[in-house]
Amino acid sequence: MIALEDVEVTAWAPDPDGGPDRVVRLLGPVSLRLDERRVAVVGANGSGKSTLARLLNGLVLPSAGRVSVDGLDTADDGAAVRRRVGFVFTDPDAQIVMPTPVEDVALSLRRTVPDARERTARALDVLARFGLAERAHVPVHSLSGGQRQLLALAAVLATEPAVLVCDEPTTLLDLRWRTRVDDLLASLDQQVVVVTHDLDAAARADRVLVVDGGAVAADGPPGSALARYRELMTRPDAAGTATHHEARVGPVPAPEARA
Ligand SMILES: Nc1ncnc2c1ncn2[C@@H]1O[C@H](COP(=O)(O)OP(=O)(O)OP(=O)(O)O)[C@@H](O)[C@H]1O
Repeated sequence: MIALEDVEVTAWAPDPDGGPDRVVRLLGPVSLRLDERRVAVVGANGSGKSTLARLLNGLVLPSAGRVSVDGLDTADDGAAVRRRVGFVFTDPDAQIVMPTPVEDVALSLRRTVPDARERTARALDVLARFGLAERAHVPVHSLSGGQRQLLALAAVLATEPAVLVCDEPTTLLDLRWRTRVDDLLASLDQQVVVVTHDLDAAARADRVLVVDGGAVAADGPPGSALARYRELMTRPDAAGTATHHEARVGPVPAPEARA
């Protein structure tokens, strides 16, 4: 169970008028409990979706309030939270670090499988499960974008996290690969939280959160939440959504350290 209690995220940002840096609110206040198996997060560019996603595994820490996963506070128990919550980025190149797929998956297993030979065998099993057995030893840069995203997912799922958070995992993929990754995510036993601009994918979730201007503007089953999202996106000032929350900054307490 993921819980956000009165969470706010603030950061220092340059003043567009050339004055001193100022504190802006990126998200919040937000209180949520997420226990559905499939949760989709939608919203305009710059609305705060990634900030929300990154809170869930401690990549971003709240400036106020508390985020917990199975009772573990992301601020106090970051390492334990990250063992429970895997995170997949939009661009697989942001997370693939080793020269070949087998080495990359093996790297994920370094803590859980101490023996190197066993680790390689396990990594090969994982790659086979993800349809990448034939590509296990090729240079990573020779994989297609879709294969690289599959590899990034395989490397994260190799450690069997209880929750998978994906930040626009299909944005860079063509339709064929998007379908393949969506189907893979749908087949997982894990709880999956996906940030997406793909409303067809969001429609298959159990619950949809609509983020707008740093706040959760709608939260519920896909039918009603996505209808609200469409409404928000067609309102006359929709293009200004990304800056709404910056306009709300006034009374936010300053973070102690600069982000
Ligand atoms: N560390 C930071 N300092 C200042 N501003 C930030 C910081 N991180 C994010 N922002 C701003 O906060 C807002 C929300 O960013 P976020 O990445 O969460 O949006 P998003 O909904 O994921 O956008 P997109 O769909 O474009 O990826 C944006 O205006 C972004 O520029």
